[in-house]
Amino acid sequence: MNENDKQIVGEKAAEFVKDGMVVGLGTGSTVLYTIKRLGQLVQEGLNIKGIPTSIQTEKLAKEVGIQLVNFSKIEQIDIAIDGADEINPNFELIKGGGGALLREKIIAKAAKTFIVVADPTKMVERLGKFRLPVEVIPFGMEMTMKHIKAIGLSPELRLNGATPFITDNGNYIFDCSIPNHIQTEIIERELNLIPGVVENGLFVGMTDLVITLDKNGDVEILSK
Ligand SMILES: O=C[C@H](O)[C@H](O)[C@H](O)COP(=O)(O)O
Repeated sequence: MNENDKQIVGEKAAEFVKDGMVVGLGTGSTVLYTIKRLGQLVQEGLNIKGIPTSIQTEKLAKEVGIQLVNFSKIEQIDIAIDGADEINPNFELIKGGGGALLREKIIAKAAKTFIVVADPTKMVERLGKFRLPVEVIPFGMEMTMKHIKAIGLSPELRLNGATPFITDNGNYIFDCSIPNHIQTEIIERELNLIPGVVENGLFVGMTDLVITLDKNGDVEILSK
């Protein structure tokens, strides 16, 4: 993981944002560079409205001068840009390392174009080395954990020191190892059928473009 790589791919994504767009602003250390670059472009006259995927991103967007818009007041998001924890060759993602997966998924789904910015370490042949984050309601979480185990995953409650990590939505995260004999879309669907599961960090069939670096360190824009 190289900070410079993150900066290159993050800043590149800002070139896809055009005047007048409503922009979904992702969360994490890579898209941070997109947001900072967009802030510079706004100072130079770019007119955009942002919708943040987390409280952390909301704070950053305000700091760099991006105007935010209330999600309930807009019809559609033109473009959403976000990072990922893993990306496979089918453009399926694991997200949620920072715990922002729920709002990120709502915003990615609402976006006409969803762009992922990722340094090359995120590109994998098979998803699952990074454990899949699953957001769960605190009530009855022991029972929810049992149901998740029953579909073949191994969940562990994410901690923040000695207490559970709490998402922006007031929920907990289970980080789950996933068996590689079950297809991602089946895991995604089955998880979300369990009462108590709010959402999971598998993003299947959502990504339009991936901005990364090739072996020579040059920007590579991958599309399906
Ligand atoms: O909850 C966090 C998000 O899903 C991030 O997009 C993901 O964890 C990647 O973050 P980073 O760019 O810091 O690796």
